Amino acid sequence: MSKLFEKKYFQDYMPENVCFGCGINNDQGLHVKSYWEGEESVCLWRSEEKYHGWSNLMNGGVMATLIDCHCMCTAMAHAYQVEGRELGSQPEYRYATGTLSVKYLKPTSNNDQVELRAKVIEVKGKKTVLKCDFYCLGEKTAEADVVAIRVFDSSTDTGGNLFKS
Ligand SMILES: CCCCCCCC(=O)SCCNC(=O)CCNC(=O)[C@H](O)C(C)(C)COP(=O)(O)OP(=O)(O)OC[C@H]1O[C@@H](n2cnc3c(N)ncnc32)[C@H](O)[C@@H]1OP(=O)(O)O
Repeated sequence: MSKLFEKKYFQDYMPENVCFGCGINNDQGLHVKSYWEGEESVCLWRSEEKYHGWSNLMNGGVMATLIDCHCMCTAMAHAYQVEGRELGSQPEYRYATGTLSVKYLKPTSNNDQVELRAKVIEVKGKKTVLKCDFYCLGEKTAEADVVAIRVFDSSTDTGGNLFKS
């Protein structure tokens, strides 16, 4: 694929990320990958049999983890974008989940690709409010309201931050 059309995944610019949902440094993780498509961030993901809830249906906790990580990484990417900075530039920001509210609308197939689409609704200080829609086979199967809080800023870090690594 030509460089021009290559997707820039947010998670590729998050060093030392061992998170179960989105860490590129977690071999056992879900490896959520997010990218911009206009004002929305998109995550395409394929499940595995071990993530069943009911047979052939995706486990709701796994869905929540996908939404959570996609939104935390979107909050980070959005902050860099607002400041006109490239992902991976300094200072480094990290976000943690303040609130995650998921409404499960329909059963989600565990055997087909899912698509998450998130949008930043509001930024106020350290807080970023997002909405995320979750699709499978062309249907919306869940929607979520999410609050991300900036918990690490390398420009003000004085050490001892629990969210550093
Ligand atoms: C790099 C890898 C990325 C991985 C992503 C993985 C996602 C995760 O799993 S993160 C783990 C789960 N989350 C946590 O452990 C967070 C635990 N909670 C905390 O540490 C704190 O309560 C924390 C950071 C959320 C808030 O810290 P605190 O110092 O209280 O924030 P504070 O400065 O008072 O509040 C800032 C704003 O956020 C709001 N806020 C605070 N806590 C919350 C919350 N839980 N939900 C919603 N809003 C909140 C406040 O009301 C305030 O808003 P406003 O400015 O409008 O008044």
